[in-house]
Amino acid sequence: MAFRTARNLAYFSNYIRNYSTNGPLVNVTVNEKSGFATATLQRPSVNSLNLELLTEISHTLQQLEKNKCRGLILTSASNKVFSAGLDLFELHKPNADKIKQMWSTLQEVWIKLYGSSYPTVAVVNGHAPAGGCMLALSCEYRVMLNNFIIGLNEAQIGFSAPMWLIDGMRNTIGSRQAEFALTAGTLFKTEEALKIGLVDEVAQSKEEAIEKAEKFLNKFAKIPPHARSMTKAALRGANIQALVRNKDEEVRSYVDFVTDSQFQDSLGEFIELNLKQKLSK
Ligand SMILES: CCCC/C=C\CC(=O)SCCNC(=O)CCNC(=O)[C@H](O)C(C)(C)COP(=O)(O)OP(=O)(O)OC[C@H]1O[C@@H](n2cnc3c(N)ncnc32)[C@H](O)[C@@H]1OP(=O)(O)O
Repeated sequence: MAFRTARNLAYFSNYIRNYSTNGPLVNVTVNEKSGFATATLQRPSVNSLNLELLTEISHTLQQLEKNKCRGLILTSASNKVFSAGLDLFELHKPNADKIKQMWSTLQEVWIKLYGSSYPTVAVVNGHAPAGGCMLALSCEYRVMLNNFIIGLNEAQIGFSAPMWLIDGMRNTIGSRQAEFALTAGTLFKTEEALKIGLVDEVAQSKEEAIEKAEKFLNKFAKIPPHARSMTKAALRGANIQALVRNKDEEVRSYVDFVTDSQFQDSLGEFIELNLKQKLSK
Protein backbone atom coordinates (compact mmCIF):
# COMPACT_ATOMS: atom_id res chain seq x y z
CA MET A 1 0.00 0.00 0.00
CA ALA A 2 1.41 3.41 -0.97
CA PHE A 3 1.02 6.32 1.42
CA ARG A 4 0.49 9.44 -0.67
CA THR A 5 0.43 11.85 2.25
CA ALA A 6 1.70 11.98 5.81
CA ARG A 7 -1.97 12.16 6.83
CA ASN A 8 -2.64 8.82 5.17
CA LEU A 9 0.31 7.30 6.99
CA ALA A 10 -0.82 8.72 10.34
CA TYR A 11 -4.33 7.41 9.75
CA PHE A 12 -3.02 3.95 8.92
CA SER A 13 -0.70 3.72 11.92
CA ASN A 14 -3.53 4.92 14.13
CA TYR A 15 -5.72 2.18 12.68
CA ILE A 16 -3.07 -0.45 13.39
CA ARG A 17 -2.67 0.65 16.99
CA ASN A 18 -6.43 0.72 17.53
CA TYR A 19 -6.79 -2.65 15.91
CA SER A 20 -4.18 -4.22 18.14
CA THR A 21 -5.77 -3.14 21.41
CA ASN A 22 -9.49 -2.90 20.72
CA GLY A 23 -12.02 -5.43 21.92
CA PRO A 24 -15.79 -5.34 22.13
CA LEU A 25 -15.83 -4.20 25.77
CA VAL A 26 -12.96 -1.69 25.81
CA ASN A 27 -12.47 0.79 23.00
CA VAL A 28 -8.96 2.19 22.71
CA THR A 29 -7.97 5.19 20.63
CA VAL A 30 -4.50 6.68 20.50
CA ASN A 31 -3.80 10.33 19.77
CA GLU A 32 -0.82 10.06 17.45
CA LYS A 33 0.34 13.57 18.24
CA SER A 34 0.41 13.33 22.04
CA GLY A 35 0.77 9.56 22.30
CA PHE A 36 -2.06 9.55 24.86
CA ALA A 37 -4.45 6.62 24.76
CA THR A 38 -8.10 6.80 25.75
CA ALA A 39 -9.60 3.52 26.94
CA THR A 40 -13.37 3.63 27.05
CA LEU A 41 -15.25 0.93 28.96
CA GLN A 42 -18.31 -0.10 27.01
CA ARG A 43 -20.03 -3.07 28.61
CA PRO A 44 -23.75 -2.24 28.68
CA SER A 45 -25.38 -0.97 30.66
CA VAL A 46 -23.23 -0.10 33.68
CA ASN A 47 -19.73 -1.51 32.95
CA SER A 48 -20.17 -4.03 35.74
CA LEU A 49 -16.92 -5.97 36.02
CA ASN A 50 -17.48 -9.57 34.98
CA LEU A 51 -14.67 -11.91 33.94
CA GLU A 52 -14.89 -10.90 30.27
CA LEU A 53 -14.61 -7.17 30.94
CA LEU A 54 -11.83 -7.63 33.50
CA THR A 55 -9.91 -9.82 31.05
CA GLU A 56 -10.22 -7.22 28.34
CA ILE A 57 -9.11 -4.39 30.62
CA SER A 58 -6.12 -6.49 31.68
CA HIS A 59 -5.22 -7.21 28.04
CA THR A 60 -5.59 -3.53 27.13
CA LEU A 61 -3.23 -2.47 29.92
CA GLN A 62 -0.69 -5.06 28.83
CA GLN A 63 -0.82 -3.80 25.23
CA LEU A 64 -0.47 -0.17 26.30
CA GLU A 65 2.59 -1.04 28.36
CA LYS A 66 4.08 -2.96 25.43
CA ASN A 67 3.39 -0.08 23.01
CA LYS A 68 5.12 2.44 25.31
CA CYS A 69 1.97 4.46 25.86
CA ARG A 70 2.68 8.09 26.87
CA GLY A 71 -0.41 8.45 29.05
CA LEU A 72 -3.81 6.86 29.61
CA ILE A 73 -7.25 8.35 30.06
CA LEU A 74 -9.70 5.78 31.40
CA THR A 75 -13.37 6.59 30.93
CA SER A 76 -16.82 5.16 30.21
CA ALA A 77 -19.06 5.05 27.16
CA SER A 78 -22.08 5.50 29.44
CA ASN A 79 -23.02 9.02 30.44
CA LYS A 80 -24.44 7.74 33.75
CA VAL A 81 -22.09 5.09 35.10
CA PHE A 82 -18.29 4.96 35.02
CA SER A 83 -18.39 1.40 36.39
CA ALA A 84 -20.84 -0.22 38.83
CA GLY A 85 -18.06 -2.41 40.25
CA LEU A 86 -18.00 -6.18 40.25
CA ASP A 87 -20.93 -7.82 38.51
CA LEU A 88 -23.13 -8.60 41.50
CA PHE A 89 -25.26 -11.06 39.55
CA GLU A 90 -22.14 -13.12 38.85
CA LEU A 91 -21.19 -13.07 42.54
CA HIS A 92 -24.63 -14.34 43.50
CA LYS A 93 -24.99 -18.15 43.61
CA PRO A 94 -21.66 -18.34 41.80
CA ASN A 95 -19.60 -20.92 40.05
CA ALA A 96 -16.50 -21.17 42.31
CA ASP A 97 -14.11 -21.62 39.38
CA LYS A 98 -15.37 -18.52 37.64
CA ILE A 99 -15.18 -16.49 40.85
CA LYS A 100 -11.59 -17.65 41.28
CA GLN A 101 -10.70 -16.41 37.80
CA MET A 102 -12.62 -13.19 38.34
CA TRP A 103 -10.77 -12.30 41.52
CA SER A 104 -7.41 -13.25 40.09
CA THR A 105 -8.06 -11.08 37.00
CA LEU A 106 -9.22 -8.21 39.21
CA GLN A 107 -5.87 -8.42 41.03
CA GLU A 108 -4.05 -8.39 37.66
CA VAL A 109 -5.97 -5.31 36.55
CA TRP A 110 -5.06 -3.49 39.75
CA ILE A 111 -1.39 -4.49 39.52
CA LYS A 112 -1.17 -3.34 35.88
CA LEU A 113 -3.10 -0.11 36.29
CA TYR A 114 -1.75 0.95 39.69
CA GLY A 115 1.75 -0.07 38.65
CA SER A 116 1.73 1.22 35.06
CA SER A 117 4.91 2.91 33.89
CA TYR A 118 2.88 5.59 32.06
CA PRO A 119 0.77 8.32 33.73
CA THR A 120 -2.93 7.60 34.16
CA VAL A 121 -6.07 9.68 34.63
CA ALA A 122 -9.63 8.52 35.29
CA VAL A 123 -12.30 10.66 33.70
CA VAL A 124 -15.11 9.61 36.02
CA ASN A 125 -18.10 10.51 33.86
CA GLY A 126 -20.68 8.60 35.91
CA HIS A 127 -21.24 6.71 39.16
CA ALA A 128 -18.21 4.82 40.47
CA PRO A 129 -19.08 2.56 43.42
CA ALA A 130 -16.76 -0.21 44.71
CA GLY A 131 -14.82 -1.72 41.77
CA GLY A 132 -15.58 1.49 39.80
CA CYS A 133 -13.86 3.48 42.54
CA MET A 134 -11.04 0.90 42.55
CA LEU A 135 -10.35 1.60 38.84
CA ALA A 136 -10.36 5.36 39.45
CA LEU A 137 -8.17 5.05 42.56
CA SER A 138 -5.59 3.02 40.64
CA CYS A 139 -5.05 5.99 38.35
CA GLU A 140 -2.79 8.87 39.34
CA TYR A 141 -5.41 11.58 38.87
CA ARG A 142 -9.20 11.72 38.89
CA VAL A 143 -11.47 14.23 37.14
CA MET A 144 -15.14 13.68 37.96
CA LEU A 145 -18.35 15.06 36.53
CA ASN A 146 -20.97 16.55 38.84
CA ASN A 147 -23.98 14.77 40.33
CA PHE A 148 -22.51 11.29 40.57
CA ILE A 149 -21.31 9.09 43.44
CA ILE A 150 -17.98 7.43 44.14
CA GLY A 151 -16.63 5.33 47.01
CA LEU A 152 -15.89 1.92 48.43
CA ASN A 153 -19.25 0.60 49.66
CA GLU A 154 -18.10 -3.00 50.20
CA ALA A 155 -19.11 -2.88 53.90
CA GLN A 156 -22.71 -2.18 52.84
CA ILE A 157 -22.69 -5.32 50.69
CA GLY A 158 -21.29 -7.48 53.49
CA PHE A 159 -17.56 -7.66 53.00
CA SER A 160 -14.30 -5.79 53.43
CA ALA A 161 -12.27 -4.27 50.63
CA PRO A 162 -8.92 -6.08 50.21
CA MET A 163 -5.79 -4.67 51.85
CA TRP A 164 -4.30 -3.31 48.62
CA LEU A 165 -7.44 -1.31 47.97
CA ILE A 166 -7.61 -0.07 51.57
CA ASP A 167 -4.02 1.11 51.17
CA GLY A 168 -4.93 2.88 47.93
CA MET A 169 -7.77 4.71 49.69
CA ARG A 170 -5.56 5.54 52.69
CA ASN A 171 -2.80 6.91 50.46
CA THR A 172 -5.32 9.08 48.65
CA ILE A 173 -7.54 10.53 51.40
CA GLY A 174 -5.52 9.80 54.58
CA SER A 175 -5.99 7.21 57.33
CA ARG A 176 -8.71 8.92 59.33
CA GLN A 177 -10.98 9.72 56.38
CA ALA A 178 -10.33 6.24 54.96
CA GLU A 179 -11.41 4.62 58.22
CA PHE A 180 -14.64 6.62 58.32
CA ALA A 181 -15.35 5.95 54.64
CA LEU A 182 -14.53 2.24 54.57
CA THR A 183 -16.21 1.17 57.81
CA ALA A 184 -19.44 2.90 56.78
CA GLY A 185 -19.13 1.97 53.09
CA THR A 186 -19.72 5.63 52.21
CA LEU A 187 -20.55 6.70 48.68
CA PHE A 188 -19.59 10.36 48.20
CA LYS A 189 -21.26 12.85 45.90
CA THR A 190 -18.84 14.51 43.48
CA GLU A 191 -18.44 17.70 45.55
CA GLU A 192 -17.88 15.72 48.76
CA ALA A 193 -15.32 13.53 47.00
CA LEU A 194 -13.48 16.67 45.87
CA LYS A 195 -13.48 18.03 49.43
CA ILE A 196 -11.84 14.92 50.93
CA GLY A 197 -9.39 14.53 48.02
CA LEU A 198 -10.91 11.37 46.58
CA VAL A 199 -11.11 13.21 43.28
CA ASP A 200 -8.74 15.94 42.13
CA GLU A 201 -10.94 18.09 39.90
CA VAL A 202 -14.58 18.48 38.95
CA ALA A 203 -15.71 19.13 35.39
CA GLN A 204 -19.08 20.14 33.96
CA SER A 205 -18.86 18.04 30.81
CA LYS A 206 -16.91 15.07 29.50
CA GLU A 207 -15.11 17.34 27.02
CA GLU A 208 -13.95 19.60 29.85
CA ALA A 209 -12.91 16.54 31.87
CA ILE A 210 -10.83 15.22 28.97
CA GLU A 211 -9.16 18.64 28.61
CA LYS A 212 -8.26 18.60 32.31
CA ALA A 213 -6.99 15.03 32.01
CA GLU A 214 -4.77 15.96 29.06
CA LYS A 215 -3.47 18.97 30.96
CA PHE A 216 -2.43 16.66 33.80
CA LEU A 217 -0.73 14.23 31.39
CA ASN A 218 1.05 17.11 29.63
CA LYS A 219 2.74 18.07 32.91
CA PHE A 220 5.12 15.17 32.29
CA ALA A 221 6.06 16.19 28.75
CA LYS A 222 9.50 17.37 29.83
CA ILE A 223 10.17 14.74 32.49
CA PRO A 224 12.26 11.79 31.25
CA PRO A 225 9.76 8.87 31.15
CA HIS A 226 12.16 6.43 32.86
CA ALA A 227 12.74 8.87 35.76
CA ARG A 228 8.99 9.34 36.12
CA SER A 229 8.22 5.62 36.06
CA MET A 230 11.08 4.76 38.45
CA THR A 231 9.75 7.31 40.91
CA LYS A 232 6.21 5.95 40.56
CA ALA A 233 7.50 2.41 41.11
CA ALA A 234 9.37 3.54 44.23
CA LEU A 235 6.20 5.12 45.61
CA ARG A 236 3.80 2.29 44.69
CA GLY A 237 6.06 -0.76 44.56
CA ALA A 238 5.67 -1.89 48.19
CA ASN A 239 1.85 -2.08 47.88
CA ILE A 240 2.16 -4.08 44.68
CA GLN A 241 4.75 -6.46 46.12
CA ALA A 242 2.54 -7.08 49.15
CA LEU A 243 -0.26 -8.24 46.87
CA VAL A 244 2.04 -10.27 44.60
CA ARG A 245 3.29 -12.19 47.67
CA ASN A 246 -0.25 -12.87 48.87
CA LYS A 247 -2.07 -13.24 45.54
CA ASP A 248 -3.03 -16.93 45.64
CA GLU A 249 -3.89 -16.90 49.33
CA GLU A 250 -6.16 -13.89 48.81
CA VAL A 251 -7.94 -15.62 45.91
CA ARG A 252 -8.55 -18.71 48.07
CA SER A 253 -9.95 -16.78 51.00
CA TYR A 254 -12.08 -14.59 48.73
CA VAL A 255 -13.61 -17.64 47.00
CA ASP A 256 -14.35 -19.22 50.40
CA PHE A 257 -15.91 -16.02 51.63
CA VAL A 258 -18.07 -15.33 48.58
CA THR A 259 -19.39 -18.89 48.34
CA ASP A 260 -20.34 -18.94 52.04
CA SER A 261 -24.11 -18.92 52.67
CA GLN A 262 -23.94 -15.97 55.08
CA PHE A 263 -22.39 -13.71 52.41
CA GLN A 264 -24.76 -15.06 49.76
CA ASP A 265 -27.74 -14.11 51.95
CA SER A 266 -26.50 -10.59 52.55
CA LEU A 267 -25.66 -10.16 48.84
CA GLY A 268 -29.15 -11.39 47.91
CA GLU A 269 -30.68 -8.77 50.21
CA PHE A 270 -28.45 -6.03 48.78
CA ILE A 271 -29.47 -6.91 45.24
CA GLU A 272 -33.15 -7.02 46.17
CA LEU A 273 -32.94 -3.63 47.85
CA ASN A 274 -30.68 -1.78 45.43
CA LEU A 275 -30.93 -3.12 41.92
CA LYS A 276 -33.98 -2.83 39.75
CA GLN A 277 -33.48 -6.19 38.11
CA LYS A 278 -34.85 -8.71 40.60
CA LEU A 279 -33.28 -12.06 41.31
CA SER A 280 -34.71 -15.02 39.47
CA LYS A 281 -36.00 -17.16 42.28
C1 LIG B 1 -13.17 -3.73 43.90
C2 LIG B 1 -12.15 -4.50 44.49
C3 LIG B 1 -12.41 -5.13 45.76
C4 LIG B 1 -13.76 -5.10 46.20
C5 LIG B 1 -14.54 -6.04 45.44
C6 LIG B 1 -15.73 -5.89 45.02
C7 LIG B 1 -16.57 -4.80 45.29
C8 LIG B 1 -17.56 -4.62 44.21
O1 LIG B 1 -17.26 -4.07 43.18
S1 LIG B 1 -19.10 -5.18 44.53
C9 LIG B 1 -20.13 -4.23 43.43
C10 LIG B 1 -20.73 -3.09 44.17
N1 LIG B 1 -21.53 -2.31 43.30
C11 LIG B 1 -22.55 -1.59 43.74
O2 LIG B 1 -22.86 -1.54 44.91
C12 LIG B 1 -23.32 -0.83 42.69
C13 LIG B 1 -24.78 -1.23 42.65
N2 LIG B 1 -25.46 -0.42 41.65
C14 LIG B 1 -25.88 0.82 41.91
O3 LIG B 1 -25.72 1.37 42.98
C15 LIG B 1 -26.57 1.52 40.79
O4 LIG B 1 -27.01 0.56 39.86
C16 LIG B 1 -25.70 2.57 40.06
C17 LIG B 1 -25.45 3.76 41.00
C18 LIG B 1 -24.37 2.00 39.60
C19 LIG B 1 -26.46 3.09 38.82
O5 LIG B 1 -27.74 3.53 39.19
P1 LIG B 1 -28.87 3.78 38.09
O6 LIG B 1 -28.31 4.64 37.02
O7 LIG B 1 -30.09 4.22 38.80
O8 LIG B 1 -29.07 2.35 37.41
P2 LIG B 1 -29.86 1.06 37.96
O9 LIG B 1 -29.69 0.92 39.43
O10 LIG B 1 -31.24 1.11 37.41
O11 LIG B 1 -29.02 -0.07 37.26
C20 LIG B 1 -29.05 -0.24 35.85
C21 LIG B 1 -28.91 -1.70 35.51
O12 LIG B 1 -27.62 -2.14 35.90
C22 LIG B 1 -27.70 -3.25 36.78
N3 LIG B 1 -26.57 -3.15 37.75
C23 LIG B 1 -26.23 -2.10 38.51
N4 LIG B 1 -25.14 -2.36 39.24
C24 LIG B 1 -24.76 -3.62 38.93
C25 LIG B 1 -23.69 -4.46 39.36
N5 LIG B 1 -22.74 -4.07 40.24
N6 LIG B 1 -23.64 -5.69 38.84
C26 LIG B 1 -24.54 -6.13 37.94
N7 LIG B 1 -25.59 -5.37 37.48
C27 LIG B 1 -25.68 -4.15 37.98
C28 LIG B 1 -29.06 -3.07 37.46
O13 LIG B 1 -29.51 -4.27 37.97
C29 LIG B 1 -29.89 -2.57 36.30
O14 LIG B 1 -30.23 -3.68 35.50
P3 LIG B 1 -31.64 -3.75 34.75
O15 LIG B 1 -32.70 -3.71 35.82
O16 LIG B 1 -31.58 -5.03 34.01
O17 LIG B 1 -31.67 -2.53 33.88
